[in-house]
Amino acid sequence: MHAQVEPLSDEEIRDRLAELPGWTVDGTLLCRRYHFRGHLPAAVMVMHIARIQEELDHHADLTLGYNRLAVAVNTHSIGGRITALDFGLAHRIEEIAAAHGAD
Ligand SMILES: C[C@H](O)[C@H](O)[C@H]1CNC2=NC(N)=NC(=O)C2=N1
Repeated sequence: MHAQVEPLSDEEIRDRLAELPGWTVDGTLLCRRYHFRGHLPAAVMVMHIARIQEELDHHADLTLGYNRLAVAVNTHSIGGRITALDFGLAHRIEEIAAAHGAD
């Protein structure tokens, strides 16, 4: 279980988004869509993200489509708000994206 985390303010979210090109806020979710040259690379990236999520004990909704993957995350434990945990996961996903050919 994580220590209690606080929701980020709108200003904090805006500042942190500036450091994460491609990511947006849709309602209460921090989101990004990735595109791939094939379906299997997208599926492999899902597995890699799953491993990171288990390491962090923080889990996004991952929607695998045809050559695309949508990531959407917020923090359930405080009622579905965006926190530093969500940005932490987003940065970890960004670190691996290029190696999967995601753009
Ligand atoms: C017990 C465990 O720490 C919690 O259930 C974790 C698991 N993964 C999680 N993922 C997300 N996105 N939000 C959470 O609050 C959350 N809580």
